[in-house]
Formats: sequence, structure tokens, C-alpha cells
Amino acid sequence: MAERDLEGWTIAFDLDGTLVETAPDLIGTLNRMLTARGLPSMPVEAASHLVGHGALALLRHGFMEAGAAWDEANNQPMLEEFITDYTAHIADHSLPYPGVIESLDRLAARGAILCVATNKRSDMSDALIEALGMTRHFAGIFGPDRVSARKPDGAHVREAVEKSGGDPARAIMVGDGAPDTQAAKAAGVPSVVVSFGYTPIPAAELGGDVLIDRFDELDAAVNSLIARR
Ligand SMILES: O=C(O)COP(=O)(O)O
Ligand SMILES: [Mg+2]
Repeated sequence: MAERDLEGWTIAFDLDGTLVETAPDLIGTLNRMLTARGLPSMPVEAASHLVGHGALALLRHGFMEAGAAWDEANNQPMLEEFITDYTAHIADHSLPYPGVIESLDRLAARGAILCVATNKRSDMSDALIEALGMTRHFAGIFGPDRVSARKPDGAHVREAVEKSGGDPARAIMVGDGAPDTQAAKAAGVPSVVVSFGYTPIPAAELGGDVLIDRFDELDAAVNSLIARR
């Protein structure tokens, strides 16, 4: 039996690029919207750095990188078109990264509360996590619409932890991008950065406290952050 040494601790996870490899489906939707307008599609590897600030940012910057004009007046219909297509393809290719499920099980067995703090809208986050059979792992799933401000605002992490029944003074954020490390810092929460996500800035330069290359390194990262406290 694992010792319940993480009782009272909450671990908040980013979703896209941290728990789940979602870029193929997100960029798939972007590419269908580009090609429908006669614009060139983007290779997933070249576009994945666009993921992390929500669907509207992905669309806006994806269209601009494809050389298309972006009219802010059309934000709402473009976002709706994106959401309709993406929802229909939400788990065509998306899968949890290797070791994620085992890692979540281990942390829960050690007594930690687990939650999700993502810039993906909550309904799509719920749908993705449910499609992958991962809902049972989380005390709560918090897109920007379930908190008062989105990452990089610290309120996103703080409120996700509190609404999950945890205490921000005993919490850790795990993410792949600048919104995650900045939100964690603003919330006074230490952060673990995964090196395999979607950041345009090198993962080692995001200002996280510990960098990991694989999920089976997360237990040790959590241990070292708690020991430093
Ligand atoms: O959907 C996005 O762009 C970002 O999602 P994330 O916060 O889970 O990385
Ligand atoms: Mg992310």
C-alpha cells in the first residue's frame, strides 16, 4: 500500500500538450477551416506551438500564419465553426501521453487531489476527458469559463484548486507552456514543466521549478518540490 503522503496536496494539470496530445485534432480543425477558404493547411509540427491560449488564439494566429487576413468582427462565427468541427473530431487522434494514467493513479493513491486547469473551454475539456475515459481521475475540470480569469492569471490555478477542495498553499501546477508557469507563479504555486508539449519558448526557459521529459518522472518532481517547501 502506498503511503498517503500527499494527503492535503492538490495537483492541477494543464490539458493540451500536458495530459493529452491534442495537436493533431486541433490543427486538423484549423486546417479544414483554412482549406475550405482556399488557404494552405499547416503541418501539425509547425502549428502545435499555437496551442495553449485557447481556440480563438489558435484560429487567429493560425490564419495569420497562413497569410490570411483576420477580421476581429468575425471572432464569434469563426469560433463557433471551430467548436462545431473540433467537437465532432475531439478524440480522433488525441491520446494521453505515455505514463499519464499510471501517474494519475499513483498520485491519487498517495492521497493527492487532482484537477485540470486548462485554457480549453470547459465543455470541450469535459468531452475530451470523457472520450478518453479519464473523468474519474479529477475532482474538477476548470476551463476559463468556470473561473474568474484565464491562465496566465493566477486566479485560474488558485480557483481550480479551491473549487476542487484543495488549498493553494499546498498545490503544484503541471503544464507545458508560459500560461501555466506564469499562472502558477502568480498564484504562488510551484510548477512542473513537461518538455514534450506545445510551447514556442523552449520548455527549460519557461520559468518552471522542475522540468520532466516523461510522466514517470512526475512523482520524483512532486517529491522534490514538497521537500523544498
Ligand atoms: O486549448 C488551448 O489552447 C489550451 O489548452 P491548455 O491550457 O490545456 O494547454
Ligand atoms: Mg498546454
